Amino acid sequence: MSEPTTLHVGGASPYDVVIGHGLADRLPGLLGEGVERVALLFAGDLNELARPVLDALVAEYDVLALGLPDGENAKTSSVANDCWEALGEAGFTRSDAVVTFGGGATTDLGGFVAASWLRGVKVVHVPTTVLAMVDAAVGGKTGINTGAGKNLVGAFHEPSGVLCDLALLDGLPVEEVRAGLGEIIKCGFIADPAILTLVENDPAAAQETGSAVLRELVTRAIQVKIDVVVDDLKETGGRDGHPGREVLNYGHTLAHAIERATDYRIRHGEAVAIGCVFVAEVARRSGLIADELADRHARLFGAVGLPVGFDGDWDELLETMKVDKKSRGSQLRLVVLHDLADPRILAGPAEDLLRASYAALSGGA
Ligand SMILES: NC(=O)c1ccc[n+]([C@@H]2O[C@H](COP(=O)([O-])OP(=O)(O)OC[C@H]3O[C@@H](n4cnc5c(N)ncnc54)[C@H](O)[C@@H]3O)[C@@H](O)[C@H]2O)c1
Ligand SMILES: O=C(O)C(=O)C[C@@H](O)[C@H](O)[C@H](O)COP(=O)(O)O
Ligand SMILES: [Zn+2]
Repeated sequence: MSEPTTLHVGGASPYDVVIGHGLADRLPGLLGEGVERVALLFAGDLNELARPVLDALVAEYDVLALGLPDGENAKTSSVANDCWEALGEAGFTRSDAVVTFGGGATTDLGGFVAASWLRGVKVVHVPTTVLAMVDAAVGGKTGINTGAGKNLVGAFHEPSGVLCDLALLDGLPVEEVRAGLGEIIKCGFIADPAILTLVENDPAAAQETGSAVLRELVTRAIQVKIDVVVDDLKETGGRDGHPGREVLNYGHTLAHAIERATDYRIRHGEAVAIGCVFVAEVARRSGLIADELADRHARLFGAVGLPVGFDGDWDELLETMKVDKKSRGSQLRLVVLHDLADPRILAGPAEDLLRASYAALSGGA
């Protein structure tokens, strides 16, 4: 097996993202000195898969293992409250730490618990999906959903380290691999076109968990995310017309509305694919990008089995889109491309433009 790759995330609280195979013994190194107790917050269904991580932790620390509900069901205030109660009963102090083990829903919830417990304790993420490795575990965004929408409560709380153990992906259903490719291809359009070429050249290998192609895609997408968050950790804005961290929200305004409208039955990465095709259509109709670049969106997401259309109720989706965190007052703001890897903010797009763009991908135009 090849050597692990370590990507460094700079900034005020620097940490490493390690990518490789069988990395559980690296956990104490990432947790650092002075930790006595560790809460392992894991996706409950992944009990067996979590065993090596649990064993590595038990060898060094007092461990409180807390199994969480599956997927998006973990991202609720009630699950966060259960975790706070358990940490309180166990007497967790500021020198203790959280380790998360699961997909992006688990790292989001676990990261939020770590951010809020005693106003912030250490957290190390062990992401177990492609999506969580390339996106959710890196960069410090944590959060839960509310009735009004996705990720509306949360905090920025950077991890002390991220372990991307590719061996954990062996049993990951292909639909989940594809969902991860939704965020990876997003990174290709906004910043690293080599990603797009890799997927175009071999879409089958991109979906194979053991392939060198997927490893390169994962590494490249993590690097895109690192480059963005190092410059604008708290999403306060970019420079020279670049949207800053908001760029990572490419396709997400519609995606989050679709997730809520379907009660989270559609995967996040699938919704992102649809959302990116939608904003590409907005950019095409605004005369910002050529047909070839707009069409490349549906072609690429489609090549790895991701959905590129949706036919839910537009008015309902638009209402939810308005609570997107990029909105300012009543004004929607979308990330759009002016060219490949040249993302900008489009503020206050006309509702007619949005409706027509949506109609195009829902088969209505
Ligand atoms: N914080 C961020 O920056 C950020 C970035 C992107 C996405 N997210 C969030 O991440 C979430 C989506 O993450 P996700 O796609 O990983 O979904 P998920 O966490 O819901 O996991 C998807 C499914 O895969 C299963 N699973 C996980 N690992 C497995 C494995 N190794 N083998 C077999 N099954 C496994 C899970 O049990 C679950 O059923 C969304 O809530 C999204 O909002 C956050
Ligand atoms: O890290 C970011 O910043 C992102 O926007 C990455 C997105 O892929 C991710 O889905 C994120 O959780 C969305 O954030 P939100 O602020 O729109 O809730
Ligand atoms: Zn996302």
